[in-house]
Amino acid sequence: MALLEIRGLSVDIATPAGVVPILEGIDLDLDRGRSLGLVGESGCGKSMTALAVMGLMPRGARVSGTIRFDGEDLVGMSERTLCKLRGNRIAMVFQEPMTALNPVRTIGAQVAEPLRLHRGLSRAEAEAEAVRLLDRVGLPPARFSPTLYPQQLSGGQRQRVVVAGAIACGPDLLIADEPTTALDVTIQAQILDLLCDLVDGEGMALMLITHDLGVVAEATDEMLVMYAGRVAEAGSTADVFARMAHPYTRGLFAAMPQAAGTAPGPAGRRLPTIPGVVPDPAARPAACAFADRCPRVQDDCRSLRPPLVPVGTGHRAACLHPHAMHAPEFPR
Ligand SMILES: Nc1ncnc2c1ncn2[C@@H]1O[C@H](COP(=O)(O)OP(=O)(O)OP(=O)(O)O)[C@@H](O)[C@H]1O
Repeated sequence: MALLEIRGLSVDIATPAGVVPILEGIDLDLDRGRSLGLVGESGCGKSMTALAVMGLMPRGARVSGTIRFDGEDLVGMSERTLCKLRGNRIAMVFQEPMTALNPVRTIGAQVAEPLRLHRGLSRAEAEAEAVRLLDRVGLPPARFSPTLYPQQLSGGQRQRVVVAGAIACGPDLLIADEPTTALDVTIQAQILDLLCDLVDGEGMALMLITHDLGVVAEATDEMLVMYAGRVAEAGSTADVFARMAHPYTRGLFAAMPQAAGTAPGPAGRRLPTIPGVVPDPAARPAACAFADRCPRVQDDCRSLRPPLVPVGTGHRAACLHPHAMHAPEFPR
């Protein structure tokens, strides 16, 4: 059994306008020492999937399905038990480091905190360990005293502090929600390298949430493309990139600057985009949710919900008219 095994995860939220389906039947597996990219446009349900694993659901949410972590179902688990897992065996890194860091506490104290909380270390022991962790994430003590405050660091350095705090207790699973979106590309690559090192070197499982297929290609073993609260395509990252079956995945790929050949490009060249927007959950079609934006749409797409079916070994797509099994013919 995989470390994280999600089956039929659905989340509905009661809103003043009625109950809206946010996630519908998400299945995924993630093992130790592996990384999984969750990709899709804004509003597709990536963060909600992560928050469901953390047991951090908004008011009015109803969760069904199972989220097995190391064999135990997190759905319906008591808050007390979840608190023992969070920040300890399951940790999370968010997009904006300043929201995760307290501006009036030193970085050493903040990295030490989970060690005191979950491991029962004394202040002195935890702070000594914090120095080692800061060094581990590329903030050596000779230059980065644990007595510094977050605002004395750059954005990339702050994100390293957040990662140090997240890995302090040696989590089995790290969930990183857009961890590099707020950073420039060089720093982004460094943070991704750091996360990949933790997967390869320490056997951690990584769930990496991003809207950027380039990041998925670079940093993940497996990927799950989400669209409108459902899984559109899933498989090993290498397979999905080699044989993109879902028109949505191809649309995301074509919109990447590298894929479109626009960076650097002749003046005036425009990046292809997917027309339209992700449907609001309250108005999501019962049949294929991508039909209105799909270049391959046919009549049955508007009446039938495409099941997630195998399109290759360990590669699945939810499309009634998937692309044939060959590499995409996008301009280079
Ligand atoms: N508390 C809430 N009440 C009602 N709807 C919500 C709530 N939180 C999120 N949603 C809706 O759930 C859907 C999925 O949101 P989610 O944040 O998971 O998307 P996402 O793919 O992570 O997007 P982004 O990349 O912008 O973070 C969106 O349509 C969002 O508006």
